[in-house]
Amino acid sequence: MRHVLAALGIALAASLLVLVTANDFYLRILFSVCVYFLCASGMNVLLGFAGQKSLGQAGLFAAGAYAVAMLTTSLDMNPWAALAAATVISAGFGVLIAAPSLRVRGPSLAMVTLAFGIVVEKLVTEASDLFGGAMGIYAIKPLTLAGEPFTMAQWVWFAIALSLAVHLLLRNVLIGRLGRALLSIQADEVAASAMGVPVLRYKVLAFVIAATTCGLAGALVAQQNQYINSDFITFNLSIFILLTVLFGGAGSLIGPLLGALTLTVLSAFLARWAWIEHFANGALLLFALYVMPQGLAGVLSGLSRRLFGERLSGDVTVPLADPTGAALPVRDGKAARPDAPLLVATNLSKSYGGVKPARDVSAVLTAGHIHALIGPNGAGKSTFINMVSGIIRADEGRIEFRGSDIGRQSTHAICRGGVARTFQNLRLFRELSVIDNVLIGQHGRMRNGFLTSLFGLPSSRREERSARERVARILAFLDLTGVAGAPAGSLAYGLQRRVELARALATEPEVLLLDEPAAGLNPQETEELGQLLKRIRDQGITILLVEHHMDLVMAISDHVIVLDYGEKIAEGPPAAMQRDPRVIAAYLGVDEADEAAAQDGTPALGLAGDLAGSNLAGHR
Ligand SMILES: Nc1ncnc2c1ncn2[C@@H]1O[C@H](COP(=O)(O)OP(=O)(O)OP(=O)(O)O)[C@@H](O)[C@H]1O
Repeated sequence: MRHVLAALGIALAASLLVLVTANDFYLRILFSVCVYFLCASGMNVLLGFAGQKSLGQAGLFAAGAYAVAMLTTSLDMNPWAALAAATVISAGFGVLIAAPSLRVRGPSLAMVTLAFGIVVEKLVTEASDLFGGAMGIYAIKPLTLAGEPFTMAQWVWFAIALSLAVHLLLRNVLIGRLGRALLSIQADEVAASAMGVPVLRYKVLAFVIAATTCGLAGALVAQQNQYINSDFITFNLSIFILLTVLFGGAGSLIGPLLGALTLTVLSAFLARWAWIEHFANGALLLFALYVMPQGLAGVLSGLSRRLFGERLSGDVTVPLADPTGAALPVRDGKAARPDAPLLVATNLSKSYGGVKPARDVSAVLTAGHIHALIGPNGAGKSTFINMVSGIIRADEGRIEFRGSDIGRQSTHAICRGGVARTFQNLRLFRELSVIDNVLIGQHGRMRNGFLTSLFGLPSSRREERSARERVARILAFLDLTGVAGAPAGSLAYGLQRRVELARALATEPEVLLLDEPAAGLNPQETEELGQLLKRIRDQGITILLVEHHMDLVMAISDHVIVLDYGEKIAEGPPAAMQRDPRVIAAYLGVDEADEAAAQDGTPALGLAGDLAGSNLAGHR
């Protein structure tokens, strides 16, 4: 509520300012602040949350401006209807510009969006039959009230009201399920999809949001000026919008306001010296990137923390609900019968050129058991987990979960279906708090979609509350409640491993795939992990554990599968695997195994600790 009241207060103060100033110059500055605020708000979703760099926003501004121009002049459409239609048309262009983002990332994406901006700029300049070129399109119908065109004061009030509405709506989206999902995409797309986040769909959504607000701003400018020409649509405009977000603070809720206010006022006063304005924009961009990477919002937030010991109202912290018990939340529906085959992989093969990390591998994970997948370095264990979790596609073979083929499903769909995983090299969202990391695991379990979140409907608040309660239970189960608010990347390594486990458990899986969860843990932590995995199994979750710590594998597994050179060479109870000559040969190498057998009639694998750490693990 504090944030909403503050936003209302700012909007009210700006509206009152309109009453006390009759100066057209100041009113136009205020109008421009709102226009750039609208552009920056959407761009903040795209850049600050989803982490997608776009240099083509001028093209989207043009889409809105020229759409409203053509609709009101050529088609004689009502100006209000034309404003709405132009916004929708811009959203369509958002899908267009999003398409490349599904294939390219980082600098390549920036180049593609830059090309989009340049194409639109050239189009509106050169295709003068359609867009009027430098002459532009005149007699665009302005918005009207009771049949009369808006006065300048009314334009400003309307722009303030729109800005307030856009801010509050986007805030609803960003502080909940969708905002967290976008942040996870920015941090690590693979980990995000493995937590049930539909990465491609959300990237398109972020582009559409940015295009919608930018197109709306373009349409407003065209209607207020009653004309639009190619001079409006320049590369500088794209840079200015980007700068507004970076300078204000990308990823902060108040960043767009701070950026739009500062830069619009500055550029209004520098406007008469065009060369200084461009120089100042370039210098500010460098300044923002090097000196205050979190923008003005970051600087103010740091100051406020130092002065008042609390965070700025733009940051959102919600306390954890009290855990209602130390049991893990489980998904509704019929639990699999104990011992029934739950996940069945049949003849999986994968090759990378000459390297074949999986050759006809078959495995059955039975419900309620801890299965271990072991083998020397490079045997294909991670490849197996990657195939089952959908991160890579098997070249051949079939993967069934609960009787359905999941071999062609996307990573996020597999996770939502009930198969979760952790990673060999931790893939936490390091900048986000522990609770946000684990809440992202709940993404696929929450039911509030874009529109319910956008309008902050009661159902979306209910979902958020219930997700937080479930996360509180998971944190309590893993003894992480005390560090819930800390950034995940700031924790000790052992705790980070546990947070990754908590995040995977938050997807409420039936099968949990753990890729070397004990890597980097000390002996005491490894022992505690073993106890924890048994408690998780006792909650009805089936586990597949890839591990090099033989002590751990032998102590907790019900069933062991052994891979070597991408082939399954043995499987069975742990004690039998320890004495299986093929397994011993795989770990020790054939000659050494014969030698060991000659010296000591009953060689047994393991109980020597960490095979990965010993030179035996990597015999090749
Ligand atoms: N994307 C890839 N391109 C080429 N080769 C790959 C790729 N991914 C894995 N490999 C190779 O496949 C083999 C099996 O790799 P994988 O990571 O599955 O083994 P692992 O049993 O998990 O090993 P470790 O215990 O060291 O983690 C290795 O030789 C690896 O170099």
